[in-house]
Amino acid sequence: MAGLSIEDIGSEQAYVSALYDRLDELRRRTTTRLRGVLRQHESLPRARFERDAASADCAATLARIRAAENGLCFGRLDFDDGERRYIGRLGIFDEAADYEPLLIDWRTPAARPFYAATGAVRLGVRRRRHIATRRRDVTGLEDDVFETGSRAPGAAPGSTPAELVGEPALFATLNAARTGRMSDIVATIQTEQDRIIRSDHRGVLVVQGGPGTGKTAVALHRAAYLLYTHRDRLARSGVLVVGPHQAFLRYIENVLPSLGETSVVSATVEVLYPGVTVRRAEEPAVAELKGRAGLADVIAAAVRDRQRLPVGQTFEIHTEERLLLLERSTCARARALARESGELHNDARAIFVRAVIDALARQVADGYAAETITAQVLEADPAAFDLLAPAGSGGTSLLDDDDLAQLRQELRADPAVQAALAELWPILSPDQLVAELYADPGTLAAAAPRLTAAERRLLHRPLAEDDPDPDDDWLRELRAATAPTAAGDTGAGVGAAGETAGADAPAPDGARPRPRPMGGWTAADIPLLDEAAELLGDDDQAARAAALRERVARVAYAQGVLDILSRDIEDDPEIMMATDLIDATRLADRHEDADLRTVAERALADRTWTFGHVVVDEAQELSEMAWRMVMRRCPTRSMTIVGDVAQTSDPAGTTSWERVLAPYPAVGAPARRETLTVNYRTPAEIMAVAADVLATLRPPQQPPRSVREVGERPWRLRVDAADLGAQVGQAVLAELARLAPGPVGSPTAGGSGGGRLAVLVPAGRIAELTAAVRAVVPTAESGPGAALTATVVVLGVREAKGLEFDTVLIADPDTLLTESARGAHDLYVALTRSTRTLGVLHTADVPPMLARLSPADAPRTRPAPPGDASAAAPGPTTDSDPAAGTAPASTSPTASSAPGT
Ligand SMILES: Nc1ncnc2c1ncn2[C@@H]1O[C@H](COP(=O)(O)OP(=O)(O)OP(=O)(O)O)[C@@H](O)[C@H]1O
Repeated sequence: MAGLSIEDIGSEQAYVSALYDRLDELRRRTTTRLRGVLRQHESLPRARFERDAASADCAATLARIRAAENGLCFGRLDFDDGERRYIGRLGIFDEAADYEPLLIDWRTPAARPFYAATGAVRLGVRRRRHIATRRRDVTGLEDDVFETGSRAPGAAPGSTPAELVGEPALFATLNAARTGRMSDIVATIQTEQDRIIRSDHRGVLVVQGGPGTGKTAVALHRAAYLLYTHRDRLARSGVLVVGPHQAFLRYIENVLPSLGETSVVSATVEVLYPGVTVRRAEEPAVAELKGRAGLADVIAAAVRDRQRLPVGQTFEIHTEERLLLLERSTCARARALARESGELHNDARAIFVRAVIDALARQVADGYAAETITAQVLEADPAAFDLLAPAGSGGTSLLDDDDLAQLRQELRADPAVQAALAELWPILSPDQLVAELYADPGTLAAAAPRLTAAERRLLHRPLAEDDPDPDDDWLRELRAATAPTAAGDTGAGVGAAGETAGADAPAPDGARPRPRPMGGWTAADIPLLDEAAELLGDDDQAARAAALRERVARVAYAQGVLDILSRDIEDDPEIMMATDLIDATRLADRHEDADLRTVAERALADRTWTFGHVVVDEAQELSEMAWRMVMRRCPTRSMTIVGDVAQTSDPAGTTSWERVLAPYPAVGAPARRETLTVNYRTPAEIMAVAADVLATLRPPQQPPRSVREVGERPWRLRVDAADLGAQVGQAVLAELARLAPGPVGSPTAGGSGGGRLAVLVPAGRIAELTAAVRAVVPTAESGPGAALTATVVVLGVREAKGLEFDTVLIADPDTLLTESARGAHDLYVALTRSTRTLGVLHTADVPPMLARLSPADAPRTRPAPPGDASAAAPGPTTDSDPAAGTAPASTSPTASSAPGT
């Protein structure tokens, strides 16, 4: 690093200030344009469309300008040939000088050397300058100066891994207290990360990396990069980010907006199936079973099983007028015809129904013919009665085409015929198919012959009875809104199900609450429901209900407008009122606008939406069935999959990327695999402990290399089992007192805004240990809905996945290890959530894999390197300190704050 003068800062300040002036000017111009666009009152659809597109464009530009306000310019490159480039969050050009770039967007190829230049590969760069700013003020400059043939600053001789780019800026970020929200890393992206972010690979890109290697950061920056590079394509189809749980999505929610990207859809797998809310957790063994790819065959078999034939040779249909006999062979022919059509179950039903109705109509027509002939013959010769054979098939000629059509119509509408058809080939919703499959052991046995009886018992679950599901509110609304009114019309005029389909669809007011298993759906059920939806075809009741709701609201609004217009003149019959000219329904229609929902809103409401690019984070957690669901959302296979097979908690998750991808042939480019090797989060002292846990996992994995030490030993404390809650509370208080924005042991310790503390506990003890922590910190948050910005949170390991905290306390590691088949993976995840401090409270002998932890009564910090005044100041890891995490005790002012000693 070259030392820099006040003059250097002054001249950079002038440049940066000029950039902000330009930014302000751009904001003013865009705001003025937006105002102008919004003032336009277009009546023609095309003009309206253009107006809406222009206003969306202005809004997006304003969002980008807003996002660029902090850290607008963060770098400068000086090239050998004298060229100078400033790098920042967006591009700014000098219009007066032939659009000369004043600031280069970090995503352009021209900005790449800022991240990619190393001592070995300089890319023509002579100097790379990192510009630190606070608000609009330049607060610091750091230069990497490359001489020809020079090594990158900070690289040890002979070391190949991880030449760090912009170390001071990087370490300032990594050492800062956490806020509970992830930030972008645009100013400090490292070379191995940059390669992945800008990869031009068009197929599936799998990024494997240990904890803290920046997989999430890289995946999100790659999304921003792709949106910038392929904006036209991706803005229309959208980019989907799949995360493991809602708290994680909240944790990352600021990153893309801070990069100026607002059109990305973030969702858990569950959310990708609209209309169903997960209401309970699944037993691990059941989750594992439901996650197996083989369940797709079970669902397919269950669908075929609902396309039935009469049990006997004939099926009797007792209508009010007559007895109809439906032959098994007729049904078999109709079923074959419907199946051969290749249509989905609900769509193919029309073919089945048509064939059966045709057969029944023929039968009735034959009956008419027989009756007519019989009547005529008997009239002429009553003695012939015994000689008459049943009427032949030629009798249909007695009915003309119109008669036959009428007859078919009558048969379709006949309740007895409808009931028979519903039994033979019912219209099915995914909920009904899956819930009834779980509920009926016979159906389950028929659909899942390859599962053992014990496995089928795991799947069995009775139907929920008399237990209203809030998800069915829309159904009740639909029923209410489509119920005939006093005036005899049908509500707001949206057709009820079945109005055109005749017998093919039951009317919604006949609909019962949607079937579901007792206790409701689990996350493991969602991919099965999605699979069923794929095979059944769209049941659009939810979409129609949403459209209906919108229309009812629009009509109500229009009615309100008319009421206001008419209010004062209501009693004067001479005056023509607005209501004489138009009614609320037509007024609402007139103002019906184009679909103004964002891509994200439309995509999340539509199960069949396909995205231009899909990012899957913590991808190791997805089951094989969940992968089928996600892959359907991205037929082009333009995907970034990031995860760590050593961190898999889910019993149905994966420990092999090859296995995940095997069922999905490449579309275009074959899948590519990248690896991230440097851990930016977990200090070397903690990673040494985590590596011991990692060594126990199968298959074996390489631990990532921590980029820094914090000079603080992770500790352990043995406590009485009965006293665990109280001891955890005490440890929280002691660690809170140490939590501070400054270096460990800084006098600013006190915990106010100085970072975040998480207590990670076995899933079965969350309630009990939350109560213990709340006894000392009443504001502690807990569970899946926990506000991550709270200073103290109590979480299970699953809920902490992907997150990080300044201080982590792990309570009861023994139970963590044994409560799940993947206990060691969970412990590994828990250990690697900390950015600085780690404490473990155990109730039995310390588990051997945690033996490296220091007893809590040993001093906390390591001795300062010779000549280093700041005893525990954090800094980069050096290869010369192999004993990280096990260094001998030293005296330290902070040692006394170790809890419970
Ligand atoms: N280049 C970088 N500059 C600054 N901070 C970085 C950089 N790369 C990663 N980080 C930070 O390191 C931390 C870990 O990153 P991230 O959460 O993306 O890792 P991960 O690999 O997804 O971890 P895990 O697998 O444990 O969930 C975050 O605070 C992130 O902001």
